[in-house]
Amino acid sequence: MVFLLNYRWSRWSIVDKHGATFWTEDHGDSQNAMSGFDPELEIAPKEYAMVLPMGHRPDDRVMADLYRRLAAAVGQPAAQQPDWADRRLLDQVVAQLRSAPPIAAVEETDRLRTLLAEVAGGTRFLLQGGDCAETFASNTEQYAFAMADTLKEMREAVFRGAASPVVTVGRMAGQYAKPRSKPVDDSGLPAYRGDMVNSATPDPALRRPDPARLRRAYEQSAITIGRLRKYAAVGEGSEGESDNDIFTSHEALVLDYERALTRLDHSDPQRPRLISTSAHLLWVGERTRQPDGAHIGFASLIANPIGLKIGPNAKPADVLGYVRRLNPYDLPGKLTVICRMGSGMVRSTLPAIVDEVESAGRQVVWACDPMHGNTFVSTNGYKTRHFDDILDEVRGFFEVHAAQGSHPGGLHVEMTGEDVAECIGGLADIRERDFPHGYLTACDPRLNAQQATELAVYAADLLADRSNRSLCATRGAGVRSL
Ligand SMILES: O=C[C@H](O)[C@H](O)COP(=O)(O)O
Ligand SMILES: C=C(OP(=O)(O)O)C(=O)O
Repeated sequence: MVFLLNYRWSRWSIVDKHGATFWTEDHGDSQNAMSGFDPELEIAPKEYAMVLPMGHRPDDRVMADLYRRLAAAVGQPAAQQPDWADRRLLDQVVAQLRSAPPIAAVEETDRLRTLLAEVAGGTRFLLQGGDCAETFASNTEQYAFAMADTLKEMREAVFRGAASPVVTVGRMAGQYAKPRSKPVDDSGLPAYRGDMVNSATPDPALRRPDPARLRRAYEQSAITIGRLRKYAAVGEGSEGESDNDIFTSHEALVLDYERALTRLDHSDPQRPRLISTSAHLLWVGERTRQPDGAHIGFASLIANPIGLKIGPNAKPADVLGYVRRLNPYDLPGKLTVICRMGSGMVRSTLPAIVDEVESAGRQVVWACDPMHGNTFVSTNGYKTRHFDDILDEVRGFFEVHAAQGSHPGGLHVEMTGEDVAECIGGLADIRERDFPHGYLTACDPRLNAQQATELAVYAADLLADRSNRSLCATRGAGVRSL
């Protein structure tokens, strides 16, 4: 077996089974380097190029197995993929992304999993939030810092209100692709699928999926994570030096992009592993979690913390199946199950799911997404959500976990640091009449900065209440539900 490896972003190395290494200057044409090789030897296709530190000799069989499994996973049927018109350009862009520097550093990704393990263990709370769909146009430092400030206010609300440390994860630095319910919009144009794929502008040419946007999404994400690192470096918080850290996450939707940014991490030569460098945490959405589909297959192979969205139709046994598949070794912090049932369904659908997973002794982070099950169209034609429904779903989520004795681990919300009017209600009393001037989202309605903070205060009260009650319970009061 011969492996084709990518070294330092610009050179290929080819290592044969005897450990001989050949180099080429031109990473676009690996044939140059192969003249000294035994033609009988199998050459791993170029598309499996991975990053290896110089001098490390991988175990052939383990590497080959990882490559094979990655290819097999993404080769499964994949829902919600763009129909790229220009395949040649796609190949070019993907080749560039394969040798691009990581957006999320492996050490940061591992650190996030450690923090999420504390969430799974009940000693930390997860706040995951950001845009429904990031856009290239709104990607300014001011915008990123406003989001970071709001996430920080939420974090401090939880810390103050419930004395709970928080791990903060932005839907940021990569949330550029959207699954859609219908392939066409109301005007008959191909649906907008996020800036990574096409343009929100209602123009047939601009709605055509354009592979060059993959590269732009990568570049914009790299810029955003730089801003988040800058924010963390200058900000001060109440919980210690890492207070302002914001990890990144997005839906692992467009597999051409995700696969290209997946690398082999061989820092522990005994345990090489595939890891996504597109974000610290990737989640699989409600529309793409087909058990035999490419997204679940891909997510089951990478070492990153994974999120899994589940809606009201998810069956308890199926959820346990996902848990086993996505976290086979039951590593705490590896899997976050993000429940988006809707306020009317959370109390009836979630208990059996939580029971199934907890009874099996599996460790997951339970998070509540109170947005996606509560969407409706306002009388003046905007997709919206009512803040009262959002609060009610969060309350229902806490009630279910109180009854089950499990930890309500966190919140996952679509939000912005701006003063928009997209969701109805809250203390500012946003109404439908505010939409014509305040509705700015590229896709789904977000909480504005004030609503997001109100929600965090509300959740902190529920968390504090729960902690007080469980304290009573351990003292013999026996209180288990809210
Ligand atoms: O944010 C999530 C989805 O992309 C969104 O809810 C789908 O919206 P649609 O039903 O308008 O396609
Ligand atoms: C599409 C999303 O959610 P879901 O998969 O839960 O519908 C989302 O969070 O952007």
